[in-house]
Amino acid sequence: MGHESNASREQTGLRVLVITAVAAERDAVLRGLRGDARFDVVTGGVGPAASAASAAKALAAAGYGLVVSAGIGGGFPGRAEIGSLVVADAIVAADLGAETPEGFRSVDELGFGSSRIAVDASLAARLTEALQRAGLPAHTGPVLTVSTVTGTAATASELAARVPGAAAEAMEGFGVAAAARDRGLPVLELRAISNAVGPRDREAWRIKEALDALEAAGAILLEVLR
Ligand SMILES: O=C(O)c1cccc(C(=O)CC[C@H]2O[C@@H](n3cnc4c(=O)[nH]cnc43)[C@H](O)[C@@H]2O)c1
Repeated sequence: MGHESNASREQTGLRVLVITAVAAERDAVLRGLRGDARFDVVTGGVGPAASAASAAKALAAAGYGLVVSAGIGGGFPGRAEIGSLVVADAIVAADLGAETPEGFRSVDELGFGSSRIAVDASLAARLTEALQRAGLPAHTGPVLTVSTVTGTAATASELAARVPGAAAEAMEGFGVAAAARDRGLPVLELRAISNAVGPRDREAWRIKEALDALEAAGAILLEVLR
């Protein structure tokens, strides 16, 4: 787990923990945040389990007022285009459940818990508006957490039907959000869209464009939390 900290941090302001999956995402967010001492940006690994463990470890080590899951993600066609940003209005573990002869059943339907974690709605709305005011293409909607990257149009349609309004898909949000919920902390998820959710096409991925968008969004997050 990579960990950026600042010895001269002011202890009085809101401290924010940002968890990304990989170092390239962390570096993009850090560039946007311009070394602001209130933020710790940590790489927590790929997937919900790694990100939950990393977030829990970081939250146990220091006091934070807000947790943010940030990185690149897939955009649902018609909802979030490549290069745009998605601010989650809900974080949904979209494949947490059981396959049955009648179709997928979520943990909620099975009575084993909830596959949805609420974000800080007011902050998510403020961030979305600020991104849009800054001229960045920004959307809001549920961001799905999956353990397997979607690779077919059929799965993309199934997920979009399972979670109405689904805007983006990634692999860490629910893990980070579960760790934040455990501590009673508010959470946000921010995704910069590198690819469309659907048939696998590595040639169509635009990682650099997404990382640039993530950096720009980091600067706006800084403004919103000022
Ligand atoms: O080899 C592939 O086809 C492939 C396709 C998508 C993603 C990967 C990764 O190993 C990166 C996963 C990483 O990036 C986030 N991410 C970005 N786009 C998506 C997506 O469409 N669905 C799910 N996750 C995505 C994710 O949060 C991970 O951190 C390989």
